[in-house]
Amino acid sequence: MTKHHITHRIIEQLPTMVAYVDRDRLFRYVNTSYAGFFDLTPQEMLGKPLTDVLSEESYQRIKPNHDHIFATGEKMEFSDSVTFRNGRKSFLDIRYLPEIDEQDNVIGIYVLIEDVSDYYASVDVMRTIHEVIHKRGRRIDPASIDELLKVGVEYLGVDIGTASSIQNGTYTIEWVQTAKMDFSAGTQLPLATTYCSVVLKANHLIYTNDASKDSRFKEHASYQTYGLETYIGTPLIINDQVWGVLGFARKSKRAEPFTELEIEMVRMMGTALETVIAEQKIRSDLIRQRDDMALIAYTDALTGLKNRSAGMEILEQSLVRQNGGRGFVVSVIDFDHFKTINDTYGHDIGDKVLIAGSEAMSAAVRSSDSVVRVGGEEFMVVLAYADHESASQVLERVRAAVEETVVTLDSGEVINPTVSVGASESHPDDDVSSIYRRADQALYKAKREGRNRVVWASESDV
Ligand SMILES: Nc1nc2c(ncn2[C@@H]2O[C@H](COP(=O)(O)OP(=O)(O)OP(=O)(O)O)[C@@H](O)[C@H]2O)c(=O)[nH]1
Repeated sequence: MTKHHITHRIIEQLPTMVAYVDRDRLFRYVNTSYAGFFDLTPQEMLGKPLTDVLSEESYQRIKPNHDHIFATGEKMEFSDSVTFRNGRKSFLDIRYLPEIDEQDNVIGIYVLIEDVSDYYASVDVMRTIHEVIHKRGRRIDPASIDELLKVGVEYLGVDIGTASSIQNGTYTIEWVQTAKMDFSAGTQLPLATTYCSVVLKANHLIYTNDASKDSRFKEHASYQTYGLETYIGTPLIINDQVWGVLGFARKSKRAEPFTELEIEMVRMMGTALETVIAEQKIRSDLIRQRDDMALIAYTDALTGLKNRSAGMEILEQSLVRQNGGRGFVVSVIDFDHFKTINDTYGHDIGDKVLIAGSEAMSAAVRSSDSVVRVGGEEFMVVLAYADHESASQVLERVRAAVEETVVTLDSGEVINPTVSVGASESHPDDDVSSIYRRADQALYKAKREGRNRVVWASESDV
């Protein structure tokens, strides 16, 4: 073999794209890698002008570089990205070396191009992983998990990426990125019909690029149903418990097995998800605890009604709302001769009467009205957007509901409690204590006038 032949053979074997372009911008040499990049053979490119092969846009972009080299004889190195019509994007490291003749004229350019797409794709994944973890400090952003899956799908060249939770044998897709398959977030499947069950059985990251030849997958129900030939999935472990699985899959086989870099990337994506989900869990647990505590703080333990603090807030809010529109009605309600009930039957029976009476009152009002246990055997009903006329019937219904309440004792004896009700409409210049006082004064009148009745504050009361 001649030296020329050996050189030619070596250049043909290189993954580096090599070309030689003359002053007329014609391809004088291209190796197979270079031609393959354009889906052509070297024979199809030789002697052709650059403008025949490159898109107009690409040509205009590189022309100033070529002009520069032909004018100055300086070599050049730069990076570029090319997007193909099918959407594939390649990142290229490009080197131009001038060919100079004895008279110092630049007669051509050697073009050496490395496809560094894999490198940049890895950088992209790492950057997205960082963003997902970094953002968690502020607020969990579900969109960032979608973004992570999207980048993962592109990076691995698969059809679908999912982050799924597993609870009581049910597999729920929490996040999904797919252009090609019909799955959406919220989809639930029996765990046994998904590859997740294979991951969980292995209890570590697993992958295949040809499920039809892989005993772990080919007998699996999911393979029969979806025919996914390529899969990589890793368990998501939170607080030492399996939360779910991060998985990427594709219908077709993959020519090359997953590389070590790709496998480590999936592992890192899994760790990023674990971090975000764990934090989200802590956050929602805290919110739930706070809501529970707020509920406890505003609830009366005996009757389950709103307590005094909640009642005072309702009055404050009603007064604010009154400024913008209709008024409201406050009624103060007190059980009659309750001391006698306690003294006769005992405190526990007294409690039962309070509970039964509370239920009767709650059932008698509208959902927009509030029944409050202010303390002891004293209650308050706040009727939103009401006046004397519209509230009279409701309060009469409340009074009657308690009167109709029957508490039967073990001995067979029955107690029929009654309540007295004092009511007042709101005035524009009211505050919490003035309106409450008027209703309380009316209650006092109701007691004096014989109990078991509704009495309205008169206009002269202040
Ligand atoms: N069982 C029970 N009794 C309570 C509770 N809170 C307050 N009481 C009692 O309710 C009674 C209220 O009695 P009084 O304020 O004297 O009035 P009354 O006997 O209802 O008579 P009038 O209001 O005048 O009709 C007292 O004996 C309190 O001990 C409670 O949570 N449970």
